[in-house]
Amino acid sequence: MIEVRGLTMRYGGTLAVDDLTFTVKPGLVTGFLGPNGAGKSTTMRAVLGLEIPAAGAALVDGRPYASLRRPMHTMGALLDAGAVHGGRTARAHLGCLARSNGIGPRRVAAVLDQVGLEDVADRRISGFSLGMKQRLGIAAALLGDPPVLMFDEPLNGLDPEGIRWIRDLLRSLAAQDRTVLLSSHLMNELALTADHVVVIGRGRLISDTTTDALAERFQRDVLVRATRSERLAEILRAHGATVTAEHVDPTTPDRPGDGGLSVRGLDAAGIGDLALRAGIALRELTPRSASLEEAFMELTADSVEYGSRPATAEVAR
Ligand SMILES: Nc1ncnc2c1ncn2[C@@H]1O[C@H](COP(=O)(O)OP(=O)(O)OP(=O)(O)O)[C@@H](O)[C@H]1O
Repeated sequence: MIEVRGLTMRYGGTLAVDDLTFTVKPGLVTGFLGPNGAGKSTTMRAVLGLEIPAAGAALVDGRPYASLRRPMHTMGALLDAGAVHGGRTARAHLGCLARSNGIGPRRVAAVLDQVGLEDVADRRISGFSLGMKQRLGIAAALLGDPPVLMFDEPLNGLDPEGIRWIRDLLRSLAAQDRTVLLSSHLMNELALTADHVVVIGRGRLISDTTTDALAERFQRDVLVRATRSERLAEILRAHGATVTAEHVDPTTPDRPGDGGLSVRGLDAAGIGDLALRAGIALRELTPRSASLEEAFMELTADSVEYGSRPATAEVAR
């Protein structure tokens, strides 16, 4: 488990993280989302004890990382895949880390195999692509077989196959009841991987919820244009839908205008069936939902505009 409690981090006059509180639980993949500069890396550095908080704390299994007796066996982390000695081979790099943490060469071979680098294990890291370096960084994080894993932007620079591979790996680690936290600024990619999402903006918590709940919150409506839209609106309302005119004619504000009807509470198929039964011809039937990327943009835009609002700021439409 990772616990961030009232964490506040400053760089000179910059408030990078502002009274941030969240918990990352085992058995789930938790996404840590925020636009560039939101404070994700700073929070992760605080979890690793690389920065001293101005206030609050970040704990791994209830303790500051720096006080862990066997840190590599408790939490594995990848912060910057590029920060490796390019002159070494992958095997030498992992071997060096392993030796200094009392881990044997068999484990090095096992993690090289797990991340798919066994064929290039004896090549110099300087010739590695970013994707290979990400895999190497993940191998290093896995060396101590830790129950807690934390990765900063592990999807960066990966091709679709690499992204799928990381996704499967993270899900399998969570299925083993490990705690898995990964940061990203790409909501759509995270949405396919994470069960839970912690969203921050300007160092503050914006949302801490399940990925499904976030998607549901941003579900929109179905746009309907029909020959007899007033009659259709009545029928849809009688079946429990909420119907509003998309563009209201100012001279007849109670009547649907040419813009069609915005319908919530019934799906496109249900609306189509009801219209057919009533003999009403449809000209358009378009389900509209915000993509998670749009949801994320809306969430974080809100934090930028109304930075002092509480975490539960109304963002749903
Ligand atoms: N070493 C530093 N010195 C000064 N300011 C810093 C330092 N590191 C980060 N910051 C500032 O702190 C804030 C948070 O940065 P941080 O890198 O944690 O954000 P992030 O969410 O990880 O962004 P990115 O997705 O771009 O990595 C930013 O305003 C950044 O400019």
